[in-house]
Amino acid sequence: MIDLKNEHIRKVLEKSINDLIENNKESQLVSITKKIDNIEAISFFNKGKAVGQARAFWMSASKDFYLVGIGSALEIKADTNPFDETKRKWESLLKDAPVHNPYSVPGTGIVALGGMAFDPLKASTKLWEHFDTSQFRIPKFMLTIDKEDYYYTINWHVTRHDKVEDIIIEMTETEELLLTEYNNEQESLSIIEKQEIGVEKWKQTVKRATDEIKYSDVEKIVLAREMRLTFDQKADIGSVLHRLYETQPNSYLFAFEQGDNCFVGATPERLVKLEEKLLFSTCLAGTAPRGNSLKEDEKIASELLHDDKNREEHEFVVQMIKAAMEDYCIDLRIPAEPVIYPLRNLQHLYTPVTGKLKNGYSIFDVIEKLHPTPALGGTPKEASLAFIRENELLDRGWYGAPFGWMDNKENGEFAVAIRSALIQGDEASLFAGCGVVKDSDPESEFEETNIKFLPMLSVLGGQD
Ligand SMILES: C=C(O[C@@H]1C=C(C(=O)O)C=C[C@H]1O)C(=O)O
Ligand SMILES: [Mg+2]
Repeated sequence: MIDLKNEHIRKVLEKSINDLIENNKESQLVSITKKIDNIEAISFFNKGKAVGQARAFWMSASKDFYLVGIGSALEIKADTNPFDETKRKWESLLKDAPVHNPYSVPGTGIVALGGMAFDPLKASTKLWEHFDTSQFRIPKFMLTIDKEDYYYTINWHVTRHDKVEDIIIEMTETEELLLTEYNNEQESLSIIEKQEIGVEKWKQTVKRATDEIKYSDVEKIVLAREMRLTFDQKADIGSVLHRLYETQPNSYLFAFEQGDNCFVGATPERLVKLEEKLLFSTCLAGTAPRGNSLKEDEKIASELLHDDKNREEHEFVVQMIKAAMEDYCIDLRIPAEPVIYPLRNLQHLYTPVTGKLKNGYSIFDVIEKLHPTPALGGTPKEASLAFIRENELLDRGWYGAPFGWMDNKENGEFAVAIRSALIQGDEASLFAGCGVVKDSDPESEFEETNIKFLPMLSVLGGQD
């Protein structure tokens, strides 16, 4: 019996190979999307491990959009100049690639998922050796969940020497594996060693930053620190994602696997979302804990809304994003006052930003313009970055940088990769930072970073 699904794929592949031979080209990316039955995103992710290929995960903060990538058809990597190189390579790749996708849904077809280093100019250490300065992966097999609809995309890097039959066999076998439900929650994960790196030095650096702010033009500097954990066994990433899903409301979930290493997190902070030219960004800065009762919680929220120091931290972000987006958008809307953005362990000041992207700009142009906002770098940008580069002990790697996806229809979304950890087998590094302004007190800022470790710490065998 002829399998009609395969018959379509066979024709697409045959045509691709013929075109390559005719045009004397070596290879091209071919993308095929179809609708499928319901499957759980984390199950698909777990199955990727059985398939033995690198995995990537994205869930929107509204929990109604998922991308799960297995394997790699192509990667776009850049060293020194992530933005220009990635843009150039992405555009040239899209120019030649046939896309067989009858759906206009964002995140179907060719999608590149990935992230980049917070600061390509900071000398990187061994900690992040498996992650490039910038790395975007076009998954070989990808699940897209958009509300109630499920899509499966195959992106294949076809070469003129390929045999159609071999590709079909690999595609069919992998699809059967990936599309069967599989949940295998790691029962327990225990921390056997916990080390907070350079605590006293970090507090001194906060003090030095406040001095710098008093005596120079710098107004805000974000300083981060690292916690290193050792577990009793290897951490299972699917289980970590599942626990983050259960415990962290209003947060994006993301993961990017590189061999035994995985960068994973649950961040509340949108950098930018672009959907059919509509642009959404977020100013998120200023922090307080949650209360133990509704009454206490409301009291803390109201104090946060009226606290000068936190309002100042927040306002630097608003002003910067406003100035940056004025050149790129029409119809820019930013409310005058922040509201509270509640999370499980803490609450933030939040100001949403919306606009319409002007013609001629891409999502990558926007993240280039925005990153780092004063929520993760400081104000002014260059001087605060120089301070961080020189004084921060930590190798931030991909922490605090844009992480997200873009598709071949000019949609995409990037979050700021905070509340995150680099998991390395049975060890992990967690990262947390805070915005230092003129009135910052090293002890209170230290406390603030402690709460910011909690989302990751609590799903990795630590206390909530
Ligand atoms: C730097 C982090 O968070 C950032 C700093 C904040 C602050 O100092 O108030 C709040 C939200 C984020 O913009 C982090 O979580 O690591
Ligand atoms: Mg703060």
